[in-house]
Amino acid sequence: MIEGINISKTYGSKNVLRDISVRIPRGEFVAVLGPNGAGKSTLLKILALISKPDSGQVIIGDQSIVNTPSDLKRKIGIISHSSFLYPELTAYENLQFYGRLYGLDNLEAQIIAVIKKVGLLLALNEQVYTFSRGMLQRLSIARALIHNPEVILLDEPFTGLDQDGISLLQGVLRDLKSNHKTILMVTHSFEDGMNDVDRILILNKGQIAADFPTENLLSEDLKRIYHEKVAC
Ligand SMILES: Nc1ncnc2c1ncn2[C@@H]1O[C@H](COP(=O)(O)OP(=O)(O)OP(=O)(O)O)[C@@H](O)[C@H]1O
Repeated sequence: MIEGINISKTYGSKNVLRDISVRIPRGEFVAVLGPNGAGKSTLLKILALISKPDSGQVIIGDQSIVNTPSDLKRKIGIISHSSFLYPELTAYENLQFYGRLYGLDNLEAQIIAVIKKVGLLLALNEQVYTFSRGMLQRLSIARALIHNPEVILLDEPFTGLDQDGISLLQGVLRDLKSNHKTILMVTHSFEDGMNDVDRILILNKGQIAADFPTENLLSEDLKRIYHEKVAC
């Protein structure tokens, strides 16, 4: 479970998030849609404990960040525009670094398992600066999942992936969902990864303009609701 309660954030004089509350129960997969500048990435960074809100609170599991932020960070895996990878290190060394940071046991086996999951076994010992954009994206998925987090936060994860990468990520998301992980994905796409989404939030001008389940929702209905909500 992850929850943001009455979150507000300003940058200079700009109110980027205006008293937003969002709760994602364990095992739910939520997609956040909204126009450029709506505040989607800001919300994700605050929930990921990367950025601090001006006011409001984040709760993960049953713990508030006020008490134990570093323990709570272990419960989160984030896939965002920053890969958080070290270009001079190999894929293996990057995953080893993060695995040690999280104090994982039996690390080598876990690295091999996660690298296979993202289809990069043959590049395991290559330095990351030689990787293509798609390979970097795959490795950052592995980096985000190495510690088996409870909550996975994704910021436009399909950007930069080719068709194989898209299918792979869709499989990873399906897997995470079947393991009852809590997932929040910021996206611009009405299609990629949407098959497994349970609920959609539409963010507009720093506020939640709509929050609805995807059950029985047709793609054209979603597009209509989206355009209605962001037009106002
Ligand atoms: N670190 C920052 N400093 C100043 N302004 C920022 C910062 N981060 C974001 N902003 C501003 O806050 C607003 C919301 O940005 P945010 O990235 O959260 O929007 P978004 O909905 O994710 O947009 P996009 O779809 O374009 O990624 C934008 O006007 C942006 O310029």
